[in-house]
Amino acid sequence: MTAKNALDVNELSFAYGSKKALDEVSFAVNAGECTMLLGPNGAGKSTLFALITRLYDSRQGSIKLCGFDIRKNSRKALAQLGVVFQQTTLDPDLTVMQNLRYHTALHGIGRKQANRRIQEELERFEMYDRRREKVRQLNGGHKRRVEIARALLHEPKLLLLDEPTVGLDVPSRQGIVEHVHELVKETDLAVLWATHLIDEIYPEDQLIILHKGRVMAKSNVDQLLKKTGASIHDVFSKLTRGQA
Ligand SMILES: Nc1ncnc2c1ncn2[C@@H]1O[C@H](COP(=O)(O)OP(=O)(O)OP(=O)(O)O)[C@@H](O)[C@H]1O
Repeated sequence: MTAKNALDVNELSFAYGSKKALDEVSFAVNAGECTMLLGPNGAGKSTLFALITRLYDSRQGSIKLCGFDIRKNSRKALAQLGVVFQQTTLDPDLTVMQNLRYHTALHGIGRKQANRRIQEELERFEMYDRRREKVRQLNGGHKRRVEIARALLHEPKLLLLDEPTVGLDVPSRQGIVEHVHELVKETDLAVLWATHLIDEIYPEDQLIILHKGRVMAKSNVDQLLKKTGASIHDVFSKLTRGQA
């Protein structure tokens, strides 16, 4: 672990009653990298995200964001974080702009800076021209772009994406996958992206395979493929046999 890590998860365990959902999970996410968290249904991805965002709490293991422990220094730790949950949290009856202004106000960002940041992020996701439309009028892919833009307004160091392309058609999914990978290349942002879709993973990504609450593999994708001589699909199937 180094000061460079946007996220450090160390020996983290969590159980729902007697049901173990995470079992001594350890990994790091670096600045300027997209780390794909690949796991079948029930692997523990959402539980991990709930712990990183402090919806749940665990006394077994630790989570640090940019070096700040989320239990001991939660305000500073959570300030480093942008999140897009599986379920949309935009207000459909407000415009794109109103939704984003609400977020900047929550983060105490002044009007002038808020307008600048909103323009920057909406332009990045090719949504600035749609800013006066009600969210209800946008298609699923465009709503997701607005949600990702919103999660970036306060300039977090780590962006968490919990299966952000679920329910989208192929072109919308591809658009989001490309936009996020471009974003990581252009900035020093660290991304942790939960998915069960292998085609969302790029060769330059970092990959963590989670299965039944345990980390089965963690590696740069390109290196993993060279080392095993297999496809991601084959590696994933082998490690999660009978569950994928
Ligand atoms: N509230 C809960 N109460 C009891 N068990 C739960 C609860 N939430 C999740 N679990 C169990 O914990 C394990 C991990 O679930 P989790 O939702 O974190 O997995 P996931 O990888 O996000 O799956 P999915 O892709 O289906 O969202 C599963 O076995 C699940 O059944």
